[in-house]
Amino acid sequence: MTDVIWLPSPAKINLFLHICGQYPNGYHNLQTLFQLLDVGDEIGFAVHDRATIELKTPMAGVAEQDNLIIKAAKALQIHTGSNCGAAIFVKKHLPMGGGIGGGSSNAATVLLALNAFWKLNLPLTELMDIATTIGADVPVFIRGKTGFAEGIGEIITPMDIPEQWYLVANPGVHVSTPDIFQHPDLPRNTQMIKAHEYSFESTRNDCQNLVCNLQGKVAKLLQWLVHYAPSRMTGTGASVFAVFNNKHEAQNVLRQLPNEFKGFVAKGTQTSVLHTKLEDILRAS
Ligand SMILES: C[C@@](CO)(OP(=O)(O)O)[C@H](O)COP(=O)(O)OP(=O)(O)OC[C@H]1O[C@@H](n2ccc(N)nc2=O)[C@H](O)[C@@H]1O
Ligand SMILES: Nc1ncnc2c1ncn2[C@@H]1O[C@H](COP(=O)(O)OP(=O)(O)O)[C@@H](O)[C@H]1O
Repeated sequence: MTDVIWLPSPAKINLFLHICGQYPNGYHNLQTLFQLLDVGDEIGFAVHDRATIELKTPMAGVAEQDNLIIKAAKALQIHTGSNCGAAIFVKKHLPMGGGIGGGSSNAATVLLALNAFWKLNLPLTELMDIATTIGADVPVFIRGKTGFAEGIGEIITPMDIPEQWYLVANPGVHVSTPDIFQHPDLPRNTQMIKAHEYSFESTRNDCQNLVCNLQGKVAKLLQWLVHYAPSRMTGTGASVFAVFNNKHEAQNVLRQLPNEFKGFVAKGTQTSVLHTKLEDILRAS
């Protein structure tokens, strides 16, 4: 078998998340600042010239046909008519369904990797269109830049923000994204802002109060964390994060995290670690 090429699949957090309205198809018009992180899953690719796509590492609780990795590979095959295939391997490090975009990032890594390894040469804009059909969170991982996002999350303006460190903590409860977006108590009329008006202090996560009311452990974790640093929920939860100026301070708080919670420390990156690694591989080949 050909060699397996491993690529990173980074996590994101939403530094803020405003819900500004709802489209006729039910999706919400939102504004958010996607911060890419230097921590994530790893995905391995062994490409071949048969059209079969196999996931060699089954994922507990996710049927193969529902896995965003398989959905992404098949969507690319259908879009391009390619007869190439791949065996795909995963080292899963990120919690699933935690608001840190693990599944969405996996899908983006597959699209970018197979576009390169199958020699399809689709531009990023076309890959972002395919990505949007897989999930609202996938395009930002294709764009590969920390950025201000609008629409359903697919209109992305890269934004330079100071390098910061984040403690990302998971309360061990699951929050369903569709359930939050369908909930009658979700605020849906936050006034839109311009990207340059963003500050952490003047923004919020519109899903946070609702999720805290539904899941007491999220509220408890935030109450603990905010004692140490500015803290907020990411996405539709259930993970939360705290912002630090350096790694040492973040690690210090992580060491004190109560046993009932899990967490990790990550650095915010302007450019996706995936894009950097993929460019290195392509330059060397
Ligand atoms: C709101 C965010 C912020 O990052 O939440 P998290 O998933 O990260 O928690 C994301 O954009 C979510 O992205 P993603 O999880 O890919 O969403 P999708 O699979 O496309 O949609 C899941 C469900 O969320 C709802 N949804 C999603 C995005 C959006 N702008 N409006 C919505 O109403 C829809 O009801 C849809 O059925
Ligand atoms: N490759 C994958 N990795 C993680 N979750 C996946 C994957 N494929 C499908 N899923 C499903 O997508 C859901 C959302 O996953 P994820 O993207 O990690 O969370 P979130 O959108 O909350 O950040 C999971 O609960 C899981 O059922």
